[in-house]
Amino acid sequence: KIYEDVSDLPGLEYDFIIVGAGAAGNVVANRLTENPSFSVLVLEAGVSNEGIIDSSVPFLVNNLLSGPAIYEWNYSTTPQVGLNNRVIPYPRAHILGGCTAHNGMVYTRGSAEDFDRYSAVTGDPGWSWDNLLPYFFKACKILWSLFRTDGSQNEKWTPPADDHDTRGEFDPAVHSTEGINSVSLSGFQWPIFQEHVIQTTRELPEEFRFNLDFNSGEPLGVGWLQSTIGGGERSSSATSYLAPKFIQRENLHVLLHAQVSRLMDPQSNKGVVTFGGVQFSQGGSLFTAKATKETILSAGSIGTPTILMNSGVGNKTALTALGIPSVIDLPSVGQNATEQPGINAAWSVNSTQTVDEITQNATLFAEAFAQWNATHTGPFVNIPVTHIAWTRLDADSPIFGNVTDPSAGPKTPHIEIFVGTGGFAAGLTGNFMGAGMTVLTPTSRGSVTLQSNNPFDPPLIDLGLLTTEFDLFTAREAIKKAYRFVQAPVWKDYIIAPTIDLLNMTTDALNEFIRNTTGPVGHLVSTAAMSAKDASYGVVNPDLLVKGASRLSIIDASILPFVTSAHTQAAAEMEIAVVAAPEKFKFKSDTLNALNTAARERLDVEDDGDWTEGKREEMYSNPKSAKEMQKEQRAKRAKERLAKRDA
Ligand SMILES: Cc1cc2nc3c(=O)[nH]c(=O)nc-3n(C[C@H](O)[C@H](O)[C@H](O)COP(=O)(O)OP(=O)(O)OC[C@H]3O[C@@H](n4cnc5c(N)ncnc54)[C@H](O)[C@@H]3O)c2cc1C
Repeated sequence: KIYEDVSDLPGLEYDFIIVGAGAAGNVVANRLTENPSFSVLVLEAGVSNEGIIDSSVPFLVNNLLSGPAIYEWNYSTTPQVGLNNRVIPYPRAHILGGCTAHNGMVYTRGSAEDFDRYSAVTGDPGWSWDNLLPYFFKACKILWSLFRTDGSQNEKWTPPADDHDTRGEFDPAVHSTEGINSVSLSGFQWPIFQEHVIQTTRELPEEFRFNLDFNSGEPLGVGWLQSTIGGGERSSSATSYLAPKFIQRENLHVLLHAQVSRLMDPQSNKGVVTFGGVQFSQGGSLFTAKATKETILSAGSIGTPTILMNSGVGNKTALTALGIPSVIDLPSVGQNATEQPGINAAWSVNSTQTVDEITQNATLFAEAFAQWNATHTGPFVNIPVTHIAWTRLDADSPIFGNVTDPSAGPKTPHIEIFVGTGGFAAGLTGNFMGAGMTVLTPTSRGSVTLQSNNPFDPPLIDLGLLTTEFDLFTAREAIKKAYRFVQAPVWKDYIIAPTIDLLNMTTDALNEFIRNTTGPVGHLVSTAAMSAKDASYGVVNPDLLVKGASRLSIIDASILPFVTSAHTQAAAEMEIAVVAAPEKFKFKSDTLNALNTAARERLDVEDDGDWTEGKREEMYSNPKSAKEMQKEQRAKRAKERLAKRDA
């Protein structure tokens, strides 16, 4: 049940308290409350997502981000040295669903190498792509279901709103149709533009080859956009993981307008600290809620380190200087902040088939909105992006003379270029195409620190954008690559001219353009980074427990030790919350283990016929052999699919 007023809650003592109802927090709440014997309280500072039309309608996404509002934390950064000292707004959603309620809905997992690197730096094989992979894949229904009771797989691959034939636009083998969070291909088409993009992959296959599905673990190439949209509407972590069938669980309570300020009552026993609960404010009063099993911080990459530092968990010297007594000296809290810089470019085009026709014409805009309202179809079911190109710096690029390649490996992109019709040339009239370029593997680092010992003061957010030569170089290369994309012969009669000629600028002028126009893309990670259990740095261990504490976990984007070479919602929701959390909690409770046994029993009935009794038994008792069998099974299915296709 969702509560707006603390006085309506039946009590303030729960088994689990989750701080933050965002991408990760809601998944964990959903997972934990599958077990009816667990009571869970989610404390969310923001407002309800109900009836926020700018959140539901994909096309209107920018409305939510365009200025101070009750739906935002209204953060600004510190002066950004790499951005000519600009102070820039930094959107973070103050809504049930967290940033999944206002983000761009672009659905990307990252490269297999990204996850293998997590595994390497933490020394925990559980974080490798191969070990996470089964949780993504439809073929692993049985293995997946071992860890849950109600088919609560994450991804629900959904037909697009226009129900068009999607063959050749994605690889079904790497998606699941049985999860909770809807993912779909675009439900409204811009055929002329889309054909130009696909023709580019034929004309420039060396640099921009076609990639059937960039969510396969090997993203390089150009693929069709996938989004967390279902039935033409945003699928946020609130609309999916707190959907009516879940939120009516008696053991799940979500309290809105509840801003957590700090962890309470630290007790130290043999050097390990346990906290008694959390303090939160609502309507100007302070309350304490108690977690008898575990407190889970899911307040995101800004909220989580802020709460930790206000609780005395962080750099002892810095906290003491602010008058906050140190409880656990963890200098990495708030450090290592990693954000990806984004730059836009646009070209005027010789086509009226662009979204500008709608955005620049009040009548057509109203019609498109009315169509969405009536049927959830039409141009408002998507953002204006149609494809994404994922590409690497050239191997012999001069930057590698003095900088070690920061990507996770040779199959991991350094640069993302998303392309679409219109939408990137704000303030101009006419028809346009646009490219949004992101440096996916930045080497710049920033920080989230406190400005005072008042836990309700906003933190100091330094994104550190473009403070290294590598990032500035890669930003320039991203622009050059976007221009090479539109130099494919197919664009000759389509493109009229760039809105600003970036290609013919001097390096100094281009650097100035980049520093003056670059902004953050919202993918902040690593402010409470995971490291190996015995590492002298980092904030959480690979099991996501805070170092030096017991019964305190962090499950959100802040724990990622590097940013994925992608947008980060999938990493926050799936890899962390669906994969790590069940593994973590599975072994913690006899009750949950009993539930898993019940799931196994039910599966015996639901078996899809692919498994012999003996094999299934072996799989249950031996996870390693389960993995081998899943591999076999996938190979068998892939073979069958190929045979079918050839036939
Ligand atoms: C503008 C923007 C666009 C983006 N676009 C995309 C995209 O297209 N695709 C993609 O994959 N990713 C995108 N992302 C990134 C993605 O949304 C985030 O990585 C993801 O939501 C992070 O999940 P989280 O659980 O760590 O935090 P969040 O989703 O931010 O959730 C944190 C929650 O905690 C709450 N909270 C914070 N502090 C407190 C407190 N003290 N007390 C109580 N509650 C608190 C917040 O209100 C929020 O609800 C975008 C992000 C932004 C900001």
